[in-house]
Amino acid sequence: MANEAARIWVVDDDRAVRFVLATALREAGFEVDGFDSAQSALDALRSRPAPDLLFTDVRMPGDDGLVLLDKLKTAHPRLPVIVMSAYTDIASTAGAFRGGAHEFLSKPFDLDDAVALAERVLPNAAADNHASAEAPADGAAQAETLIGGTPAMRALFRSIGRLAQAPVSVLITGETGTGKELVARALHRESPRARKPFVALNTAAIPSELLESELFGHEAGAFTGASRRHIGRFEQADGGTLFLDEIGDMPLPLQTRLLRVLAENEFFRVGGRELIRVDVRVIAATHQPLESLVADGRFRADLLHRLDVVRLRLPPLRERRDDVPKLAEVFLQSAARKLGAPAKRFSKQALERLQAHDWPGNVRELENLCWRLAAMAPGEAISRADVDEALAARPFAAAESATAWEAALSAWARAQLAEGNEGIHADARERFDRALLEAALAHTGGRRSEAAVRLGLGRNTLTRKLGPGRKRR
Ligand SMILES: Nc1ncnc2c1ncn2[C@@H]1O[C@H](COP(=O)(O)OP(=O)(O)OP(=O)(O)O)[C@@H](O)[C@H]1O
Repeated sequence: MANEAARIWVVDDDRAVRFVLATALREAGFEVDGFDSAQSALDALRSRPAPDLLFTDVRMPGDDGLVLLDKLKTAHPRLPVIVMSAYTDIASTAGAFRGGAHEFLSKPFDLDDAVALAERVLPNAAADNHASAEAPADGAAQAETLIGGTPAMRALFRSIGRLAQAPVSVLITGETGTGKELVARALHRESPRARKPFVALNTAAIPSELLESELFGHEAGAFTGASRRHIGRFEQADGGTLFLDEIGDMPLPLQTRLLRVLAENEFFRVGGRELIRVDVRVIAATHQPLESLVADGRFRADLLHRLDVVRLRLPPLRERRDDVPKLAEVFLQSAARKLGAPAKRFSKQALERLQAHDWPGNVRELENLCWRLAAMAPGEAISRADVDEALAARPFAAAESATAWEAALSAWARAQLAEGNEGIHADARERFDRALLEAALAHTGGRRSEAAVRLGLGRNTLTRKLGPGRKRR
């Protein structure tokens, strides 16, 4: 039966949050409008019917989200409102929501969680045409599940179970794409801290001059461009877990500061005078041999000892080939479901071919390949030749990938224009630069000179482009 899509409004002054949330909700079949302030949403309410659900940020210039909530409760008492709030805001604002039928979404949030929440509030309300892709929330659960039946993975799961309960620091080592972040999330999820935030920071993806304020926050006016107070990842993760990915890329002076904070559990924000006390469990990860970085004088031995109370090594996929078929089948099904493509399955020969591959990009490479097969392979059964072809078409050399990102860019631009945003060229260019720079830095293990060469840019140009405001997650 064709039903009409439920309408959702997203109110947030942060254009990026508005965009990604609106896109995810639209993909789930909702009709979405974005507003950059409480006032613009209230203005719209005068000329348009109220939406079925409204997401709002708390901190915004002008009226904040709480004022908006207050006004909405008077004018539209039955309108459900989901308040998106940085974790650190929640304690101070919780009282305002008591008694209301409203929900919290603590920032930074997972898009799948946000969509699942909307679906809970508005069951059966997404438009039929989009909703046919079956239970999207299922995909979110799957992405969190660690798959593995080989002895190495079983041993790892046992360690996760044991370590999750102990508040010790854990160092996760393994090649790129082996699942280090997934393991860190599992350690958090199984721990007594599970209800508190899991906050991830990729040290290699953030320019070193911004890393300190990203970790510890800064006060307004702490440096040029710091117009507002910024709450760092340590504070965001209070009570929970902070995952520091690519820890080997952390500059030495910051290593010293991190060591002190780990010992004392307190710090000052950059430019701040208030001593901030936190209770954070740190899980670090690296694909580099930290011992040799210590020998080269690039990593502090005492920091290594503090982080490396327990070490978990994630084996590369080629050392656990028996896990390949199960992983491939799960990824293929989930990709088909998310793409809304018909279900497919692997032939026996296709699975054998996958098992024989060496997977330099590990599980991530396998996952990407399955997405490609779900989208491209012609038949319902995937043959060995399909796998050969997909393996030969390296993701970034393949013509279809080149056109895929152009199509995505075009969709993004249309969505921005539909939202009434102006000056989107600058925003798009920034995102384009960021994608290229991060890919190059990830490829070169954070080495800027090499990244500049690979991109065909001068080193100074690269440094300038890396300037303020580059964040990955
Ligand atoms: N055992 C597993 N079961 C299911 N999915 C997995 C598994 N291991 C990894 N993945 C998936 O593979 C992708 C890469 O995993 P993840 O980001 O955790 O790797 P990583 O080691 O942290 O990579 P990097 O070092 O590049 O940051 C993710 O999409 C993750 O969900």
